[in-house]
Amino acid sequence: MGRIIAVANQKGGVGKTTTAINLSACLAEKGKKVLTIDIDPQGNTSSGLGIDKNNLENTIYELMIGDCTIEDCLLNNIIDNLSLLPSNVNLAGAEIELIGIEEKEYILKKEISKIRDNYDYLIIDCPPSLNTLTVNAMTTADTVLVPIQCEYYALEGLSQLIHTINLVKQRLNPNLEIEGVVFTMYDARTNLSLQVVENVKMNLKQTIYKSIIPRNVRLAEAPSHGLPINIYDPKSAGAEGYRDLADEVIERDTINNN
Ligand SMILES: Nc1ncnc2c1ncn2[C@@H]1O[C@H](COP(=O)(O)OP(=O)(O)OP(=O)(O)O)[C@@H](O)[C@H]1O
Ligand SMILES: [Mg+2]
Repeated sequence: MGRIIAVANQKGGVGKTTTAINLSACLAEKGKKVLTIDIDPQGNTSSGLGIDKNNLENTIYELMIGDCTIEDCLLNNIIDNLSLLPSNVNLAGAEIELIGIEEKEYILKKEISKIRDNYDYLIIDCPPSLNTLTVNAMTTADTVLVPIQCEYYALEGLSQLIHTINLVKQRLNPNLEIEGVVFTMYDARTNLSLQVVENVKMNLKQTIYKSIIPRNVRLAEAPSHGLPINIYDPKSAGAEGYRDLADEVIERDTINNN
């Protein structure tokens, strides 16, 4: 049964989408069957993977409001081993449309359970808020991976995120765990990045990934070419960072399963 990881942090611009795209692509490169799920109305994961998101007949929005089946909106093998459940701005309306719908927190979970066995990893990119969409992702997921940007306000809002994860665990998904924290946009030239890492390590009991994602301009460029970093610039520091992270995710799985 595929493992489902939600990439979440309600703080904007911390590297959720960059992590969802490139962790997915690096897992796929290592031969794992991956489904990337874009549950953010910004649709950045979809466009970052080269999808013309505004010309899709069916997206995760149509799926969630019951207008299409999961097969209708799945984009299979857009890259070797990597499939996508795309999103676009239509999803912004879902929050309102789902009001009053029974078990609205479980809509994604019910759909994903139909196809979960077809993949090794399912990676969900969450929007920068703690709304119904993020709750759907957390209800579906086994674990939450929290990207933390190496900047001064890194810890701000983190306790709220952990509180939300705990609430979902208590009320909706008793199996939910925090996968861990991954540092993004690390700049080895500044003391600040190092301080942030030390500070988070001191203040957070959660698992922290050894792989640290460097600040790397190639990571910022890749989405405009619709490519993940391991294809756009396979030898870049960013590609190395996400390959290491993929290795660590796989390694932890192996340990946990034994
Ligand atoms: N390691 C990195 N090095 C350089 N630029 C990066 C890196 N990670 C992300 N970026 C850039 O920083 C910006 C924010 O990253 P990203 O879109 O992944 O964050 P996000 O958390 O998904 O944002 P949002 O909250 O809006 O969904 C983007 O322009 C991205 O290209
Ligand atoms: Mg994003």
